[in-house]
Amino acid sequence: MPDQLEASKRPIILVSGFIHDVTTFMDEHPGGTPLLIKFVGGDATAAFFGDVYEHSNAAHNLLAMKRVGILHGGIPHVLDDSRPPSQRLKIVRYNELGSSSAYSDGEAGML
Ligand code: HEM
Repeated sequence: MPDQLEASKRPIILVSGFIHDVTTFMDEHPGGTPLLIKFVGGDATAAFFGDVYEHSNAAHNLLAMKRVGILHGGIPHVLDDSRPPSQRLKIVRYNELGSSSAYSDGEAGML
């Protein structure tokens, strides 16, 4: 379904417009699991780029390997207060992108 609330099913985190699945990384993050959980379903761009911790090149490479999608529209549903943070990113498959509105309302497409 196009409006599947993916973040409620698996831990996905947005960084720099890319959606990352951190399922296999939750228990391995050197910065701890709680910091990751805090950003599941949300945008961790600033945190990842120095707001919380300035990650190494190795961490950037690791992050890139976890990409599962891109965010259309560039912003998550941050203004939709009715959604819990863990459900603010929506993922749709390319073949489900029927209308142009999918590109402007923060929905995402699978890579
Ligand atoms: C989601 C993808 C993330 C990946 C792949 C990742 C990866 C890593 C890696 C490899 C390190 C080891 C140090 C380094 O190489 O830079 C690290 C450390 C750290 N990360 Fe992340 N990180 C992620 C997200 C985050 C987020 C969202 C936060 C903060 C909200 C965060 C906070 C930290 C902190 C504080 C450390 C330092 C731990 C210490 O040395 O005490 N990370 N991370």
